[in-house]
Amino acid sequence: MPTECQIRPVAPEFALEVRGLEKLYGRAGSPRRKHALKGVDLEVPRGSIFALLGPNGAGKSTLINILAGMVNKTAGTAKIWGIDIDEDPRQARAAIGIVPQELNIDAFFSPRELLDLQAGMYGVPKSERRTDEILELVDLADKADAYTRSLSGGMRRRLLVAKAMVHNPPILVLDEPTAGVDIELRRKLWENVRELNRRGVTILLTTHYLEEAEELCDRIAIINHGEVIACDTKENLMRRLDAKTVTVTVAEALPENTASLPHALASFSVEITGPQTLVFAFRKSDGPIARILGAIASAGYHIQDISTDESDLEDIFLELTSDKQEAGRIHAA
Ligand SMILES: Nc1ncnc2c1ncn2[C@@H]1O[C@H](COP(=O)(O)OP(=O)(O)OP(=O)(O)O)[C@@H](O)[C@H]1O
Repeated sequence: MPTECQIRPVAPEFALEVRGLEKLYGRAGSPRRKHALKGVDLEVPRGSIFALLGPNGAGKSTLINILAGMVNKTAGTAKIWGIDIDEDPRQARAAIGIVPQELNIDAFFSPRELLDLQAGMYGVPKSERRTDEILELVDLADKADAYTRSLSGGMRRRLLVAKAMVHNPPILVLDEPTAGVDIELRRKLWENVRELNRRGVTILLTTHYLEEAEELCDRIAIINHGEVIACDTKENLMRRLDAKTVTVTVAEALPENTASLPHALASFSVEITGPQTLVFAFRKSDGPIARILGAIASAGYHIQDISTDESDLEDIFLELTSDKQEAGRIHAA
């Protein structure tokens, strides 16, 4: 696996550093004109597993494609492993391995042949190739000489990770690594990603799966309409996602305001939203919902109906996009 001094004598604090990145597609006045990135700032600490979360069209691929040298930026700067992509594009790109979303692999080669071809493309001398080690790392050692067309979807995805690693980049970018992959394979891939990270590789991944970000990542940036609307540690961001509401319909008529509710409900964050409907806001980490149900019974009410609503990624998008100031605060934290 890569040693930091192979790429650069002094390892940078940030594996990726993006400042004021802008992308405008299409000519002015053209119907294809699109402001895809609107001054994106991003710092990915060396050694981290970093998630870039965002809905379709948010600008994730544009950002990754700029780093990969496949799309030209309109303005701003990007440094990969401390190397400015404008000043030394070759060295900058040597520091990054990109795992694309599509499973496009030449089916007539074996994994070993494919890795060798890739190593040749990057000019890695034969003596420095680590084909077996990389195949081992992604659990494909026993498939090294099999036809790629005989590999399952999960194996092909791991082979793409292996391909991105042949030139020993210290940064690996995975674009939606587990889209359409079943939960067992997803877990397997997460384990591979963790192992790479343990060996010192910084990981940036884009994902739609909140669970994936939660399971794997130290830091999460949320991107929407070409802007980073939140960027924080997983713990801080998850605290916002921890909120849950439970709506309870009771058999009895409720008072008109919460101040008149029985004392047993006084310690809860509760709203009266209908003649017989109460909505409790609580955090999953506060403990089981039974505490609320017990208090309702102690208050002398009989429950007729109950429903819960967990906040999800969509909620946090809505919350953050409707409260830019707050989002700014999070970003600065
Ligand atoms: N070549 C292009 N010409 C014009 N507009 C483009 C081009 N590529 C992307 N866009 C637009 O730029 C915006 C950002 O697209 P991008 O593909 O970066 O988003 P994304 O977050 O990666 O979405 P997805 O998850 O769907 O891949 C979208 O509105 C998209 O339609």
